[in-house]
Amino acid sequence: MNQPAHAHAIETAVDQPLLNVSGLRKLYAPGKGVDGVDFELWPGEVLGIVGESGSGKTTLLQTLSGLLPPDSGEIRYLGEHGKPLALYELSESHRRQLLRTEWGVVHQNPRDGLRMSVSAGANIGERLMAVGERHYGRLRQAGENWLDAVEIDLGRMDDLPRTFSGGMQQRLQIARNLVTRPRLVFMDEPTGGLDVSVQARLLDLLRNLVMDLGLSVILVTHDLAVARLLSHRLMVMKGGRIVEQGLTDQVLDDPQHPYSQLLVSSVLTP
Ligand SMILES: Nc1ncnc2c1ncn2[C@@H]1O[C@H](COP(=O)(O)OP(=O)(O)OP(=O)(O)O)[C@@H](O)[C@H]1O
Repeated sequence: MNQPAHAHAIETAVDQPLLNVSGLRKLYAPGKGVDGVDFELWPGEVLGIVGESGSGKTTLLQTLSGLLPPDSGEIRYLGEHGKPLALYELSESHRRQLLRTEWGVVHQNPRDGLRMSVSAGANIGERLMAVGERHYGRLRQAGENWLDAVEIDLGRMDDLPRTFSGGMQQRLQIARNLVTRPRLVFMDEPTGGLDVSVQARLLDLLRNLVMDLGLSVILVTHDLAVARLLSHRLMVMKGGRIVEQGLTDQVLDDPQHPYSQLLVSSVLTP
């Protein structure tokens, strides 16, 4: 598969994909889960996964992020030191460590990704501490920088996230994830559950961060507008299988598979 023609991707490009997925299967029942999934994710690429409810998007994301062992198939992740790692041949503690350090996960519900009992600044600092930073001044400074980057007033640094609006909580969750500059970020409906105007602002912020940092992202969404704005490439899922994949504009403007055609037209036709 070709690397995307994207400036940041080219800057960080290496000659190997960051993720290489082959023959992935995790079925709860026939057609329920994930089956026969093959794809690659290149550094600096945002790959959107779209499909109706129940098509297997969350199952795929959980399997890819090391949380749900597949029935069969392989996921190879190109580790920090340029060594491909077979994800499910690693120990569970090693996979958990990847989640704390090289990877980030942005959950739909910020409560799943934040620690609600510690301050906003500590939510950001904690992630940095997990990768070895201990210097209080630098932790505090990173907290300030990241609150600023996600447009949260610095005066809220010592406040608990539960005093924040849903949009602010989501922006804080993004800051907590990105502060360690993860090599791979998983996002599950990052703008879901928010008001339309809050969604638009968050989407704009996410798009800028993704571009500025040249992030590699796997993005699950049922919202094709979100997929169009953020993803370079799209995979369309139905009944656990990928029925179409390609460049985002190609898939959305000229879908080939009847199901993709239906998905696109059901959004375009009120
Ligand atoms: N733990 C489980 N046990 C049994 N069946 C499950 C389990 N988790 C998911 N499923 C089934 O697998 C299928 C895929 O679910 P999944 O949550 O991956 O879909 P999805 O595309 O993410 O849907 P949504 O957009 O609603 O979150 C569904 O039919 C679901 O009912």
